[in-house]
Amino acid sequence: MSFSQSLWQANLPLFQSTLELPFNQELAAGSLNRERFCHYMIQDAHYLVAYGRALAVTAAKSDNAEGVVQFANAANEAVVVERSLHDGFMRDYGITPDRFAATPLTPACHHYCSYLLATAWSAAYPVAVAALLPCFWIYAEVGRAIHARSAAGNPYQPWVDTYASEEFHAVVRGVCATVDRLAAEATESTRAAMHAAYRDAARLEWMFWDSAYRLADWQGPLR
Ligand SMILES: Cc1ncc(CO)c(N)n1
Repeated sequence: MSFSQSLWQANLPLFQSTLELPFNQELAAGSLNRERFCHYMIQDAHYLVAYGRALAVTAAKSDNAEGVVQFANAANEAVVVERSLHDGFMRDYGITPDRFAATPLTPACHHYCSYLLATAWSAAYPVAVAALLPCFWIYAEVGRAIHARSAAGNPYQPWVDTYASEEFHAVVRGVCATVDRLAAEATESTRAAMHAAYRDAARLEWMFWDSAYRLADWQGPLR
């Protein structure tokens, strides 16, 4: 089994649970309430900028030129997708740039962004890449699973299509190939750190959707 497959297999129950989250079930059925999707989208737009920064730092750490291109392109793409949320869903749902800018990161989003940025800045390149892999891979698989059973006329279809697309899946295969090469060249302790980083990020993906469904926010005096 490839190293990337071992990451996937080790976290399979968590992925199943991610697919079964009410947010994703209702996204597939097209019945997800608009307030929940808007909450998610605003947080995701914040997330995508932090993710883009983490990708750019990881690009700078790459041990070869291909990795610089691979992760710098992904950083660029994260910001392109962030902008398309503003020009697409946010405009359709009447979320102005001012409202977006005035909405702070929720605890789940703050946690995930902080984790990715801290790991990108402080961890060795193979571990930084492993922490970023769930962001690609889980979205690609959730996108495909939802695409396969998406309701006709689903208002969230453009979201589903982005992550189910062959272009996105090709990017995921490329990141898996990089992870496999890095794992093959790594020590056992680095491979263990890669497993831990992948799992941390996969757990934060679960939390991000769960938080959006619950419209979770800072409590009491922290608001
Ligand atoms: C939280 C999150 N993870 C991954 C992706 C995929 O880029 C996304 N848009 N949002």
